[in-house]
Amino acid sequence: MRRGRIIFLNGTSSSGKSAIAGELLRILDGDPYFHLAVDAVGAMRADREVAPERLDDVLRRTRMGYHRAIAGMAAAGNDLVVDHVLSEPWRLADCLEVLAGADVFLVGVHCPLPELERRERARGDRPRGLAALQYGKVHAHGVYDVECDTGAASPRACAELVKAHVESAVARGEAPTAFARLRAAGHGAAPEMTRG
Ligand SMILES: Nc1ncnc2c1ncn2[C@@H]1O[C@H](COP(=O)(O)OP(=O)(O)OP(=O)(O)O)[C@@H](O)[C@H]1O
Repeated sequence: MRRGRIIFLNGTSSSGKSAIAGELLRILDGDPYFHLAVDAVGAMRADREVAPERLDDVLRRTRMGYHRAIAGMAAAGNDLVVDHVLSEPWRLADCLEVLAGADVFLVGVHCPLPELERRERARGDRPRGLAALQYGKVHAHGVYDVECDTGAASPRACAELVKAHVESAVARGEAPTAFARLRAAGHGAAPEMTRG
C-alpha cells in the first residue's frame, strides 16, 4: 500500500495554519487530502475539569496520540495536511520518531509578533498572550522544507507556495529533507522525552 504524503504546518497560535490548510485542501490535486489539526484532537476530549496535577500528563498523551493518528492515517495511504505547534522539543522529537519512513514536507508558518497579537485580540477565542508565549519556541529548530510569512501573504498565496514546492519535489522524484536533516542534527527522541 502507498503511504500518504504529509504536509506538516508548524506555527504559533494565530499564525494562519488553519487558513492555509483550508486553502490547501481546496487547491491540491489528486485524491482528497485530510486536514488533521491538533486542536481537533484536543476538542475530542471530554469537556470537564482535569485536576491540576493530572493536566500535563493528559495534554502530553493527547499530543502523543495526535502524532500516532497522523502516522496511522498516512500509513493507510491518506494524504494529509497537519496543523501543529512545535513549542516543546519533545513534540518534534516524537514526530521525528513516529513519522519515520513517511514523506513529511515540513512547512514553517511565520508571522510577526505584533500581527499575531492583533489577530489574537480580533478573534477573541484564544487566551491573550498565547502566541507571544510560543513565539520564541516553535521555530527554534530552524529547519524547513518550505516557509511562508502570513504577515505578508494571504492564506491562498501561502498555500500556492506550498503546493508549488510539493509538486515540484514530487515531479523531480525528490523526497522532502527537513525531517532527515533534523534527525541528523540530533533533534530525535531521547528515551526520557517520549516517556509518559
Ligand atoms: N495570511 C493572513 N492574513 C491575514 N489574516 C490572517 C491570515 N491567516 C490567518 N489570518 C487570520 O488570523 C486568525 C487566525 O488564523 P488561523 O485560525 O488560521 O490560525 P491558526 O494558526 O490555525 O491558529 P490556532 O493555532 O490558534 O488555531 C484568523 O482570524 C484568520 O482569519
